[in-house]
Amino acid sequence: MKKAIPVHILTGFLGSGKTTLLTRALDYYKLRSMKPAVLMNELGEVNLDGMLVDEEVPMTEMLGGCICCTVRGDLGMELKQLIDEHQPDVVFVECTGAANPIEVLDGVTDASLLTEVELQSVITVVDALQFSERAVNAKSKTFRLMADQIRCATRIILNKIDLVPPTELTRLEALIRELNEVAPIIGAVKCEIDLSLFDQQGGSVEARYREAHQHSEACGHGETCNHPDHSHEHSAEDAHAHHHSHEHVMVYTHYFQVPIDSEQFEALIGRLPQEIYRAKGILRFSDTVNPFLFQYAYREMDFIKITPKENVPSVAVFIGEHFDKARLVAELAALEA
Ligand SMILES: Nc1nc2c(ncn2[C@@H]2O[C@H](COP(=O)(O)OP(=O)(O)OP(=O)(O)O)[C@@H](O)[C@H]2O)c(=O)[nH]1
Repeated sequence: MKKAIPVHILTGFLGSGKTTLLTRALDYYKLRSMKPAVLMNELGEVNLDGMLVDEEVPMTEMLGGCICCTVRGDLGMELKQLIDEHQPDVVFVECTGAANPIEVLDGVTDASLLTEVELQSVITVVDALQFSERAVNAKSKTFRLMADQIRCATRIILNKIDLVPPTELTRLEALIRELNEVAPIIGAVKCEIDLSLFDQQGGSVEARYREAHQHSEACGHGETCNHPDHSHEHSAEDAHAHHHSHEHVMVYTHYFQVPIDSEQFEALIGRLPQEIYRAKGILRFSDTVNPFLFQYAYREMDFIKITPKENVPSVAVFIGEHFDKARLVAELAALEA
């Protein structure tokens, strides 16, 4: 009998470190002469995280929407196609940071009806600082989404612990434990962890799924929930009910028409309003030779010089909640003037 291909779902809120973990995991498998493949979902119209993945790794991109709703229906087919085409040894599904993993779990389950896959683990990357700050308002949509992501996990990586005092870690672990009693919690900086965990069975995915589904705002406390029996047959109406866990997240993708000045761009990023907490892009500057991959997460900025093999657009994606899009567009346009 053909062996089922292990699938790992990587989830976690925006900017928590999923791609950082993914690139480490891919290196780990390649060093062992195994063939990983990736299904990557991005909210923006371009796959910027994909630029960080070795181009030899087979990758399917699902762009311009969140895997858990707009593109969920396609997930099973995309996964099947990726496996049929490349015969990988292991597959990683990286969700958008806004995805409710319950829906993604459903998508992978759909795939298991079409092809031999086994969901081996759901790994939730938690940004220690953001989790700590968002926990102050446990009723906020963002915190509830983070909580859903934690409930679903068979393993939890408490990442970015360099940004919180050690005393805070004990409190955060206790908070996570309230949401998920069983998943091991691994503290990390830049997702530096023992990667052999990917080879181990990550605990019962089904048990986490049931638990998370019961607590999900869509099913448990959902103001608009109308699930009759917690079955996973989604009617059009309850499919809508699932959307509200992340509909507050806004995305704007800006394509630059001309190279821009690097200092002016940095200054613009420096004065972004708090409501824009995540941004990334590929940028051509008028004052540098190479293009740069740019990352911004919660006031931390990073520029990596890149040498793309093919022609890539000059583009930036901005993600946040209730921000003034018109103002951002005007500021970006001013850079191009
Ligand atoms: N200080 C600090 N920064 C980190 C750590 N891990 C990752 N980062 C940075 O955080 C930013 C976001 O990391 P990613 O791995 O792209 O996060 P992501 O979860 O894939 O982001 P989305 O796909 O947008 O949801 C990058 O600039 C990383 O270099 C960490 O442990 N500490």
